[in-house]
Amino acid sequence: MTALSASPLTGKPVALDAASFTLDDVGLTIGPARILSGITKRFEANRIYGLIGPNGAGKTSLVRILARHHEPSEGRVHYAGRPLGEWAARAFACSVAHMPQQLPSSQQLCVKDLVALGRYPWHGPFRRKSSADQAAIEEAMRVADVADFADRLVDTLSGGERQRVWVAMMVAQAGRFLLLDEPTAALDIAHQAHLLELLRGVARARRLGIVMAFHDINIAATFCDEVLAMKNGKLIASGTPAEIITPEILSAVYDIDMSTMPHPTTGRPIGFIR
Ligand SMILES: Nc1ncnc2c1ncn2[C@@H]1O[C@H](COP(=O)(O)OP(=O)(O)OP(=O)(O)O)[C@@H](O)[C@H]1O
Repeated sequence: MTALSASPLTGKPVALDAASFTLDDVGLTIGPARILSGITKRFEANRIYGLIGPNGAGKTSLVRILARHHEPSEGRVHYAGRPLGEWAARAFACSVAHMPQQLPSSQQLCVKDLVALGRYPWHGPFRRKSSADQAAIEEAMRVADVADFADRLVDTLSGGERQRVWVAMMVAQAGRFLLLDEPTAALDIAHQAHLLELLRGVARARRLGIVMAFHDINIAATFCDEVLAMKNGKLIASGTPAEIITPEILSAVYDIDMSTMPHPTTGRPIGFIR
């Protein structure tokens, strides 16, 4: 059975699983720099994808293309069947949420006000927040466990607390796809696990697609349904963690001898330097 939801803005029913990204031979050149080339890939709803690869591989650039912060120099990108460039900004923001690598300063906003910004694409500049908006904000703060500091200024929070507030904003946004660039970079190991469990729970409950960039291959292998290995702006391989976290692929991608073994409890592969 196909799950349906109301389309942002039109209100007409749309199939939730139709919210997928397709990239066809996508390239990105900025000035003299060839940053991405030949990327062909489909990102489906209800699936969690992890981008891995060394510094400069193109992970952030690919996430930024999906978030419409970069326009591809070549190839085509569609979201939910429409060319990315044809989406109205507000409709796109109702459907796709992006958390950048460097979280911008939240100026003088308190936590609940930043989370409330997630509802902005839904009510727009001319309508006040409805009770449904308010309920979504409160639910998002509860899910991301930030309600206890709802009145604190965001810029006074620790890096990890701030990341959770951004996740709450994305949850309040209630889109179909989440794009996150190194969401666990500022977190200790327990908070990494907590944040990724939180994202996985939200993704499964709402049938969301998630694309995340990671430096930690083992985190990617643990939390993602599919891992994409990038190098020099190209997609080298993609598949299940077991297919990608192999000595051959990791050694080729990171240019260093690597081994793998199954995790003693989950059985998922772990990669390490030999
Ligand atoms: N605006 C830009 N102008 C010129 N070069 C750029 C620009 N943005 C990115 N690059 C270059 O493109 C390459 C890919 O960068 P990108 O940030 O996408 O890689 P990454 O895999 O996310 O790296 P990291 O793991 O270090 O964050 C890098 O060599 C980077 O210097």
